[in-house]
Amino acid sequence: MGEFELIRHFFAAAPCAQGGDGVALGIGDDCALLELPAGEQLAVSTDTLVAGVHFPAVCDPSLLGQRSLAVAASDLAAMGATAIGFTLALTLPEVSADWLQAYAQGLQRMAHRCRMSLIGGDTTRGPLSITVTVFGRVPAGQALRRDGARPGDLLCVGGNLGNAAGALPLVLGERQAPVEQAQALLAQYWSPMPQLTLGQLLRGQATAALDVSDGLLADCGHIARASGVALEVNQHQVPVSTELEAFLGRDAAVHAALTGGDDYVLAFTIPAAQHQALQLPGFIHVHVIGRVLDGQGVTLRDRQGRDITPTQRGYQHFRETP
Ligand SMILES: Nc1ncnc2c1ncn2[C@@H]1O[C@H](COP(=O)(O)OP(=O)(O)O)[C@@H](O)[C@H]1O
Ligand SMILES: Cc1ncc(C[n+]2csc(CCOP(=O)(O)OP(=O)(O)O)c2C)c(N)n1
Ligand SMILES: [Mg+2]
Repeated sequence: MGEFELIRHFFAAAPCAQGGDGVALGIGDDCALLELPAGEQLAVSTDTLVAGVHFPAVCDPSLLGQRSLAVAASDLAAMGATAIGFTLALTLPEVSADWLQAYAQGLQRMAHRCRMSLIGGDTTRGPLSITVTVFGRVPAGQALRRDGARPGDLLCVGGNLGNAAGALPLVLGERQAPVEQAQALLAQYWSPMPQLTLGQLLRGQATAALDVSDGLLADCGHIARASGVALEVNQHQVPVSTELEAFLGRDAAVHAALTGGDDYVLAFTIPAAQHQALQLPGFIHVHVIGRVLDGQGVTLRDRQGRDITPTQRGYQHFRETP
């Protein structure tokens, strides 16, 4: 099977590639064409997933399909954007119809859940890597940026943290866990659900937001720096699932939640009054985990208010010391 047959068969024919809201022209020409309603801005973000770095080289391709779109779409959620579509740049060592079929199925599942159209891409031969670029729309001036946090705001997260980091030894086949624990942790690693609804509800409410990918403390550092404020995180308020705590024990579970990354849960700052007035659907659980202060940097505090900030705060490519 050649490049063009592969594209046609596995991607252009997928239900998610048949167009949708905001897509004037999809797969097949030199560019896709997107349509934006008047008064809206285009939100764009790209993420690359590399075998052996972001996912194990040997894994279920349908799970990889889900994950590769989910982690990219999460950036749209973090901006409060509504998803429109995505491009897929796929580098494959070889063509396996079974692999591609399963990958495209997983991709389709996540595209359906996020209501996104596949609008184009690129297919090349080489070591397995996947780049997804996502496009969304947001009312002009209302995107949730990282630079608006103000002293006095509360710091919140949109759900439990640490499950995906806790799943890593299971994903790598280094450990086993009882089935209920394994299911909860693996679901968050393989199929994090981009918090698009939460992001949209936070427009005009949150003062800053991002999605936690590198680790809570590391990513809070991005808000602190961009906003020119200090962030204080109360360790005992950081939400961890019962499954993660049962699997790792309390201390390691909290450590995973603070620094593990791969969460794709929103972290945001919001004035207290706005937080109280938030009307959220039942499936979204927002937790207050700290506050914004004058100053700079991120401080982690224990129940007694002592500074227990760890030196390593999250994942970084090219870090010199592990
Ligand atoms: N090679 C690059 N060239 C230009 N901009 C980049 C490059 N790599 C990352 N960025 C930008 O740097 C910022 C931080 O990137 P990253 O930490 O990957 O964000 P995220 O966690 O939201 O994916 C983003 O605005 C991203 O677009
Ligand atoms: C097999 C495997 N090993 C390790 C990890 C952990 N990991 C790899 S990259 C990363 C951080 C997120 O990746 P990055 O490329 O920084 O994403 P972005 O912040 O751009 O969304 C983490 C936690 C993983 N996801 N899978
Ligand atoms: Mg990125």
